[in-house]
Amino acid sequence: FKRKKQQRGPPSPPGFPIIGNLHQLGDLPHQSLWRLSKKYGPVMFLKLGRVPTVVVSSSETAKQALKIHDLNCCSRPSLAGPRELSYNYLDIAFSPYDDYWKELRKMCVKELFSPKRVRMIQPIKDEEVKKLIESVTESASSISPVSLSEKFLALNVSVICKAAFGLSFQETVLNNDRFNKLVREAFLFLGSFSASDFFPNGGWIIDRLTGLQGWRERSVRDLDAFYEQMFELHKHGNKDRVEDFVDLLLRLEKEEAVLGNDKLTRNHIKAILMNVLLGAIDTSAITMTWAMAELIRNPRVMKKVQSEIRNQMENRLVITLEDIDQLHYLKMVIKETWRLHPPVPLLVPREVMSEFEIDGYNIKPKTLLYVNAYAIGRDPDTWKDPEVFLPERFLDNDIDAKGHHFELLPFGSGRRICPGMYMGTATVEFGLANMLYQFDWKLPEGMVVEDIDMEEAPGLAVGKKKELLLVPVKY
Ligand code: HEM
Repeated sequence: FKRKKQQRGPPSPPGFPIIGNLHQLGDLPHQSLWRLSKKYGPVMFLKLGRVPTVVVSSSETAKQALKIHDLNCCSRPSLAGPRELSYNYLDIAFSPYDDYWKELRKMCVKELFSPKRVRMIQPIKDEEVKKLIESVTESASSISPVSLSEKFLALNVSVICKAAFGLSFQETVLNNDRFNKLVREAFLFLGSFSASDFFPNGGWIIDRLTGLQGWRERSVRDLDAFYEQMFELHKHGNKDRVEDFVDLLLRLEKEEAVLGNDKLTRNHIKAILMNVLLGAIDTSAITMTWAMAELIRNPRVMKKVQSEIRNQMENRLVITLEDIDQLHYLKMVIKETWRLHPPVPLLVPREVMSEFEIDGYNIKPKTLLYVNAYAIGRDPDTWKDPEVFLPERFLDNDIDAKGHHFELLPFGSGRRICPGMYMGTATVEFGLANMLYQFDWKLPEGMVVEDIDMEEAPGLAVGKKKELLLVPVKY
């Protein structure tokens, strides 16, 4: 009997011939899959066109996949969306699990994403946050609403671009709407379910007909032109300024650095820069926007988190990293935001490399594996009253967001965990702390809490669909 159970595949919702379960994904697959998991359980098998897919939706099954069997399933599928953007999977996020990825990741963790780098870019953050405060202060004096979604995105674009591309960036495309749109679009493609992934023999025709392929090509072309522009600006070295990411990568190229079997080329550098751009900007801005949306809906929590910050600061003006360390309630607010609104709700899909079991169900090589962090954050078996925004729930447990606790997985876990975790967390904490310290926030005239729309926009990173407009009042 035992042997028979071991060979059993996970439960599966009925699908159609050819398309399988594709029609059940909808615009917001994490939500559709969450609903399906309530009926079919925390390990579910789906057929997405031709592709066998397993979705795990509980902390226990996520632990089995990402911790116990991480090595069986830490590769990535060759999806069409990221193919061109990553110059044929030369980046960290979409590269298969191989020696190149291992060495690239090690190099980036050491050089680009290290706590030392996070401290190095703090002056950039100080300056950009100061500019943000000035611009919001202007809106406060004219009692006009600001689009927080837009402000947070602009803040992160400036910080990341200065850290990655240096100050020269400012004269070229900073504050340029086209650039913001480019980042947004590219993200949409990374998360898009394209027909060629699921119908290997002709899906590309559908992608051409729907216009997806044309869009994608344009987006790749524009980003490529942008990287080239950056290389041109960095041609003359960095004698008078701090080394940015492009300087560093170009230096490694010059030194003929080898990663796995690959010698570092311009295409490798572009793929790495794509990860930094797309990995860092949207995810942090999305978190900050969701946090402010939840805070305005929950005035008690808003007041409490502001009191914590204001008590810590007494009358000092500039928030330091040491101050942030003391803001325990703010950290709980951010965790609670990630529980309800994980910015990358299905993480980045994995591909199974060798057979293993979850809950006794057999998972075969080449299966696509999704972890539904959104469903896990709303699982009533783990979270009491999951729909309620209650940061205090983190008072009586030690659950953190760093991939050790499978109840809360905004950054994933295991070998593929987000390497930008410290950088992302620091950005979110610092930006929110400043906005909450300097200003009180009100809804625009005539609006009530119930009017706030919490609808989500589709993509690999899922943000708030409508912009968040709030009126600042200077503290
Ligand atoms: C709040 C901010 C952020 C969130 C919520 C977030 C979330 C994630 C998630 C869920 C993954 C997939 C993990 C998995 O497959 O298990 C990921 C991967 C990744 N993230 Fe982030 N991220 C954030 C910030 C950043 C930043 C600041 C950077 C870079 C500067 C970054 C770079 C990357 C890269 C390169 C990967 C691919 C890792 C791999 O496949 O080995 N992320 N991120």
